[in-house]
Amino acid sequence: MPLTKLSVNVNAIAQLRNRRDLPWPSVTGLSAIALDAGAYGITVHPRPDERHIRRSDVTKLTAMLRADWPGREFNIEGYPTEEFLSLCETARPDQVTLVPDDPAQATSDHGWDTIAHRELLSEATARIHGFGARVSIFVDADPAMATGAAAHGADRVEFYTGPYGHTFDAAGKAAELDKLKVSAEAARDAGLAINAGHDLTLDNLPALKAAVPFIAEVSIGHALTADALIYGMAETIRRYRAACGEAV
Ligand SMILES: CC(=O)[C@@H](O)[C@H](O)COP(=O)(O)O
Ligand SMILES: NCC(=O)COP(=O)(O)O
Repeated sequence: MPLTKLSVNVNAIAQLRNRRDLPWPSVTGLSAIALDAGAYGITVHPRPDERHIRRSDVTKLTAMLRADWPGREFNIEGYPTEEFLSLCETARPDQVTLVPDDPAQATSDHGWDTIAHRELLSEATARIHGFGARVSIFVDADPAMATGAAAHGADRVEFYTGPYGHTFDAAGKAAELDKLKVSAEAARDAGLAINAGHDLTLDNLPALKAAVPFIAEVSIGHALTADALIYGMAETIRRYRAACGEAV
């Protein structure tokens, strides 16, 4: 079965740290434990109010990944404002994921309309490619939105898995999985690689992986951080890698 790589979103760790403006829990320290335990990469989703990830976290993570973890992936997610794009231009991550957030949103809750926002997404994609990063576009499980991303020159789509994660009855879950499977197949046929994320958990990841075995990468933060409080970060990473289908 193809490998699905795990990227650890450290937003929730930063949010806990920011409660007291003290240096703990350490975003770089816990990222290092996650990488040491075999996580493929680190994801951050800085928001304009810096309520969790700060610009200084991006700088420190960039330096740490370059110095200590060459070959691992840094993924920065966000809305393509000038401020966001220049932050990415300075950090030069491996991947930039474009997300259609409103700054007032509590969290991401939908993907792009890749047809209506063709100009914005094409321009942002070209600029990001110009500094050497891969581009992933956050989309709902809708084949038209997924294939629309290919027209902008994107390399990947990240499927918004919130509706799957928030559905707990078996019939509803099967319906959400079917949408993800059909959309992922359409994206793959359009030449895109597939990422997925939002409210993925140890419980719901195996069925997603079974339905869409060719997912290249999942980015997981909220549930993974909650699990790390119970199991510790290193053991949590081992469990998520196993749920991704890795032999650990
Ligand atoms: C795009 C996505 O689903 C995640 O990046 C998620 O939005 C994390 O953001 P928060 O940590 O602000 O909820
Ligand atoms: N791109 C999704 C992500 O990074 C993590 O989302 P969540 O697990 O915090 O919901």
